[in-house]
Amino acid sequence: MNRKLTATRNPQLKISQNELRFFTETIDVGRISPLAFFEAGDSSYKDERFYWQNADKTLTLVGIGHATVLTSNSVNNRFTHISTGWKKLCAALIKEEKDMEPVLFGGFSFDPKNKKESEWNSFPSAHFVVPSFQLTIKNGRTSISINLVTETDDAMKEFDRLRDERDRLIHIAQVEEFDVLSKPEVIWVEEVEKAQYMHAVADVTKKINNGEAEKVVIARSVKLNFEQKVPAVIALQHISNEQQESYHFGLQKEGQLFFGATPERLIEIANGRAYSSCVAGSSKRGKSAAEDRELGKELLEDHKNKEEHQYVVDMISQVFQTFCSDVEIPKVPKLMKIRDIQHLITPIEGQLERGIDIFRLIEALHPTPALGGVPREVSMEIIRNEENMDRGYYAAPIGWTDTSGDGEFAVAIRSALLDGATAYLYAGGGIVADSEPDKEYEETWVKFRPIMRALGGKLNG
Ligand SMILES: C=C(O[C@H]1C=CC=C(C(=O)O)[C@@H]1O)C(=O)O
Repeated sequence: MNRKLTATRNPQLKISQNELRFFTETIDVGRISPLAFFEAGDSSYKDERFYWQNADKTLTLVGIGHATVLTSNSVNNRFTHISTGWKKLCAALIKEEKDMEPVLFGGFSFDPKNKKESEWNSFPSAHFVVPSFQLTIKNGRTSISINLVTETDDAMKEFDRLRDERDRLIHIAQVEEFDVLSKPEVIWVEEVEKAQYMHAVADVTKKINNGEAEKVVIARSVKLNFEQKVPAVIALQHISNEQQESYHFGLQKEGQLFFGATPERLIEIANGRAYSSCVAGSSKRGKSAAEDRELGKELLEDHKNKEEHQYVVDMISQVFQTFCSDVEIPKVPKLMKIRDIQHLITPIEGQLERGIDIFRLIEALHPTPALGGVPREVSMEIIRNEENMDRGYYAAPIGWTDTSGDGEFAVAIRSALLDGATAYLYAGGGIVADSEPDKEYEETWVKFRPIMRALGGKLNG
């Protein structure tokens, strides 16, 4: 153990006042597989782990154990609750320059006004954790931090215990065998409320044609039942291997794993600059390069898809004009090609005003019309009435922020809740005036494919 660290930190660990302190200590480790590290926590921290890898693979985070948990059950103030709790922790941080910034990782539910008795019962409207053990792979550096949030007079003993535990986890991750595990065996697929979904799409199209809304995103769920309980690491391994161009995330809570491979960034803050991506409008991939090019060209010119996309660009642009200067918005969308689907994408960026944190931006952005609709409140009410399900954390913000204020949240689509030997998959699509139920239904199958593939299900669409 680093001597300087022991000499300089232990006096702080021994402050004899009952005040909040947030200690962190980072060591560099050699190359270590992030999923092997995740798995090393399996026996002792099953329900207290998270996994994150950004789409361009420049950042991987794994969290094991809870230094502290911030949750909110509020309907109207959940973003402020989490932001305030995090600011209080940041003010108590004791850190040296060489230490990594500790992270707060978690997510929000899609719509706290639509909390229903469902598979999401144990997920509050906001759930965030500071991990006890934080693996960070960034810019070629792999490090592991211990985080300790305490109010006890003498935290020295506890910190020494955490150091031993960290070394045990590293040892397991580096030494024990860790193979790619085979996919689970699906025994039964249930399309939850298919008739309700088809009816909802037709009804919403009618409502839009009657002028009640301009765009509404309608989603549905498919339930997979497996031969045996599916370990969390299997789901994460397979999405990581198979959905290279997406964000990968996993959040465990009370025996369940919410995980996914989403292509959609909601917001990133890096060094005071903010970045978002408008992703809406979809077409399948072609069977050959020529067909794929043709489908892409059609998508770029298709009126319905361009309209669906523009609602998202208008709304995100407005938020950026409110909170940023020097806003850059390309005039026309590009194609985003991922394994199963191609989307229209317009990246937006700007210089963030001082004093605006990532939670303020998430509150302003969520839900964008890529997941909610236009106008926002009207479409949310339509979703509540038409979908007959609780979306839980599907289609909602998931991600991290750190003690410097940087952070990134993705939109948790292409996702599922894994609960023992059952998985609930979710997918939806933007409904506008000329949408057709059969085509929308087909499109949801395409959007189920990443998770279906990872979990060994049959690929439709
Ligand atoms: C609602 C989903 O996708 C959204 C994101 C991109 C494209 C979409 C679309 O073309 O409809 C959806 O707005 C989903 O994947 O479940």
